[in-house]
Amino acid sequence: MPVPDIFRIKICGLSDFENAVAVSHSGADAIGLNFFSQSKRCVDLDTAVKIANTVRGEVQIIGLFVNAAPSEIEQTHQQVGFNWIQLHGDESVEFAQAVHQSTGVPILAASRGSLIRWATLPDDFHPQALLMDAAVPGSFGGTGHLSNWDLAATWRTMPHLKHLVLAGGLTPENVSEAIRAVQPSAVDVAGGVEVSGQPGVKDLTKVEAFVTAARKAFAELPKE
Ligand SMILES: O=C(O)c1ccccc1N[C@@H]1O[C@H](COP(=O)(O)O)[C@@H](O)[C@H]1O
Repeated sequence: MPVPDIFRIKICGLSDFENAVAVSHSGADAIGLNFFSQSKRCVDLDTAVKIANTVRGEVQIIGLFVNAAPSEIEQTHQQVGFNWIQLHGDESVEFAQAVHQSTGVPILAASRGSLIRWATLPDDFHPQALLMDAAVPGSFGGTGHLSNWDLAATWRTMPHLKHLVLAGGLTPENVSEAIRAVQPSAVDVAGGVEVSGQPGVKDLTKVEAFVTAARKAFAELPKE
């Protein structure tokens, strides 16, 4: 199976239409729409459709789900249209494979500090990208805590790894150092670029600073 192109810079958890459109014009490559109802960044379906229909083609659109039913993911994809589906709960490899087969959309499989599920992959399926997030007991993600960069750097040597996305507590201030340390394919941020006290709404100054810093750090990485 060919390795799909991946975004470099993803801004996740947009729930306000005007703000999402502005973020999509900030230089980021991808936006994340969060459908986990318990998240403070959960977007309603009508807003998600409106955002996607407005910015499609300008940025990649990633749908984030946590332990959702396959039918919910498929129906949401039919209405919104995702470039990637991010599974950020306790989904199994078989579940990820089934979602990929039913939607045809590449899977971004999140892991919180452990590779156990994804290291024992069946030979016939590997998620198209792995995302490293922080391990915070009692939380699925979006915590603002740093992930384990040393571990993430070792993941890059994993057989079958197609893309590594680094997430967890990234900010405009630390994203350059994170990219140098881990050399991921992409970075993902939710809380680190938000308007204080308004989850789901991004501070455009912070977004632009994040994009500028990340873009420069990626450009300075040694070529493989
Ligand atoms: O953002 C959320 O609320 C969220 C909830 C449940 C699972 C994942 C979530 N977001 C993802 O978490 C990481 C890190 O976020 P942060 O930068 O530390 O705030 C990122 O991949 C988001 O896509």
